[in-house]
Amino acid sequence: MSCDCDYVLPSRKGFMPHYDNCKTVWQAKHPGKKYPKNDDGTIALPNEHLLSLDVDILYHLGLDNKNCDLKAMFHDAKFVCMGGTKYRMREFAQYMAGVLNIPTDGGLKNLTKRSQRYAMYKVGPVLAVSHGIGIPSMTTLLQEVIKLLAYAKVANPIVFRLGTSGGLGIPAGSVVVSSWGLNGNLEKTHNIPILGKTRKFPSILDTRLSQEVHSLADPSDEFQTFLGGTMGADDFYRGQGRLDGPFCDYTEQDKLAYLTKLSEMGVRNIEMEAPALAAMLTEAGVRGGVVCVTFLDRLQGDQVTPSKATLTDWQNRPMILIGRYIEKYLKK
Ligand SMILES: O=P(O)(O)O[C@@H]1C[C@H](O)[C@@H](CO)O1
Ligand SMILES: O=c1cc[nH]c(=O)[nH]1
Repeated sequence: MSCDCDYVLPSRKGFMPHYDNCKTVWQAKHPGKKYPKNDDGTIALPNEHLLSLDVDILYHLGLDNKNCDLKAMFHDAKFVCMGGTKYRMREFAQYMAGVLNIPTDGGLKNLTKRSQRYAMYKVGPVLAVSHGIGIPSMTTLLQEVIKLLAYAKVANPIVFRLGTSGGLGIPAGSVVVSSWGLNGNLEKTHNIPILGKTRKFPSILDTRLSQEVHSLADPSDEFQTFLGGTMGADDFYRGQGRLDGPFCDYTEQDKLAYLTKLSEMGVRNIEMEAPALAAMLTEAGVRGGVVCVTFLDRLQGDQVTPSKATLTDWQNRPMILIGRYIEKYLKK
């Protein structure tokens, strides 16, 4: 059987090739649990409570698995690309229509329009979905997307986040492809209180996928692309060590000591979703990556000062790399 991905095992420095996507690593991390993937690569949702539902309402997507033919609508999807704003994800859908030469004559339709919470567009095998700000908003959407992919029987989907971030010691406008996610306590886990107890889920990203995306950076690109760790904070201001929020009881030295420590650990950028996305996709047995542009160098300041036009232009940079990856993947 051929290997579909490589994961770095914490116990083993280097890569561990394995068959059947990430089954070996997944099972090592979830002893005694059923692997959430079928032999054909479709997602086998591990939650048995779902079996007792007559209809599963994907509330924030405005879809359900009884009144909507999710298989007819989404079975041919292969890539789910997510990012904070509806505007960006519409732009991305339009961009991918160009890359893949798919006509959008009737215009792009927001497939979640009944919910009004997020926006989702489909262009051939690409779903472009907005996820809002921060981990709770992103994971709410992601969990419904995982169920959608399972009900639509999508085989071996790949999920990307195309985001914005603050860089650490790299020029503003650079792109960072995340090799791992770190939470605000400097742990490579996504921590979430469940039934009154904080549980920790490992934030592992697909090493081969991030290396492949990084390798698609071209010397002629007008931006630099870095591979490195990404810290996903639970707050934009104090959670990212900023001095410009309404509250702050630490000094500039404290801030710089923290950011320098992050930088020395290999963190290249700070955003608000990566560790949770990495953990949730690992739990679902789905490959995923995070590619973010940086809007500023956090070692130089806190405020996002470039013009709206510049920021809008920079947001296209992760799209260029992901577009190259998808195009290359589909030509294989
Ligand atoms: O994808 P976006 O641009 O939303 O990513 C970052 C992280 C937060 O969601 C938000 C904070 O401004 O931007
Ligand atoms: O500094 C930044 C910039 C964008 N997004 C973040 O989360 N942090």
